[in-house]
Amino acid sequence: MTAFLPSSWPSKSERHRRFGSTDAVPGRKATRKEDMTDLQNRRDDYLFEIQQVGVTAVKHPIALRSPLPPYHQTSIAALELTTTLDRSSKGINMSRLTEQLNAYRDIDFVSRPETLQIFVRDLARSMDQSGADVTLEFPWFYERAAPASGRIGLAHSDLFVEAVYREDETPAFRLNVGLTVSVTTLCPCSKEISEYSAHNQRGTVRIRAEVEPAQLDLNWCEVLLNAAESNASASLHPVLKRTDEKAVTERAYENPRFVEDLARLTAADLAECPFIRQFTVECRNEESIHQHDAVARIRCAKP
Ligand SMILES: Nc1nc2c(ncn2[C@@H]2O[C@H](COP(=O)(O)OP(=O)(O)OP(=O)(O)O)[C@@H](O)[C@H]2O)c(=O)[nH]1
Repeated sequence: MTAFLPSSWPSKSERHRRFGSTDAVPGRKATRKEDMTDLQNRRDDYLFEIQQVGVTAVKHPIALRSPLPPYHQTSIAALELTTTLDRSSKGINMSRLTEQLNAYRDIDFVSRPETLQIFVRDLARSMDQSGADVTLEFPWFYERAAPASGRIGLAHSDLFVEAVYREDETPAFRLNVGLTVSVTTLCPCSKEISEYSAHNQRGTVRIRAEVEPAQLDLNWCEVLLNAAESNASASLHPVLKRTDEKAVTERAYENPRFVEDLARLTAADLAECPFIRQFTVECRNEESIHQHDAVARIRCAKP
């Protein structure tokens, strides 16, 4: 091990010099913003319009009111903020995207979708463009009681919210919501053909739905969660005692599901949701008897 003697070391600035830092050279280019070239706003024919340009993989804290306890949560969202860009503009003023996000820092986009409508429209206007898109993905936590003992722990799923604004389309504003949750699926075929037991696995249900903003149930995340979990062989639980383990094992055996069954049953619940215009449901099973996954997708639009 190397002994260290800070008292005999050079100062921090001397250390930086020794490790390669140099003084700034006197520059010839402008240092004041008003004297700098605004390359982004240079007009010409740039061959293509761009449907989406902006920033992605932005991490930001968000506040949300949850329909399930804990009722007030802060989560970390991964965001994408983009606008359209017309053919005659070289680039967007990218700093305005995160500048606007900071201005909306404490707003609950999840239970106040009308705020997201204003946010996405303002994004387009701030860039002097006709369209903008915003997506947020973040973990949502909720208390989950074990089925027999009632012991509580925190479970989670991932929520998705997307707002799209196109000034020249009707409607100008579209809102998509989504949820991804893990469940248990038990194979009906395996149950049918085996003398005893049946293989089961962890499945993932991924829902994306275009919703009617004016009719949106503010507890939409609970509605989507229920559509996925209530149709699976069993739900996942953070805390399970022996009595609970028996309950979830037997529940799964009583409710065997192919990946197709789970997709169709979830789709049926979504089709009954009054606020959903169209949706995609994807079920994926990490097969316990294969190295590959089984997958089923349903896309459905209401007439
Ligand atoms: N358009 C564009 N901007 C980029 C790109 N990569 C980085 N930038 C960022 O753009 C920033 C400048 O942002 P702008 O919003 O144009 O800055 P500005 O013109 O001083 O800001 P305003 O006062 O809002 O007009 C730079 O600091 C870069 O970080 C890119 O590929 N395209």
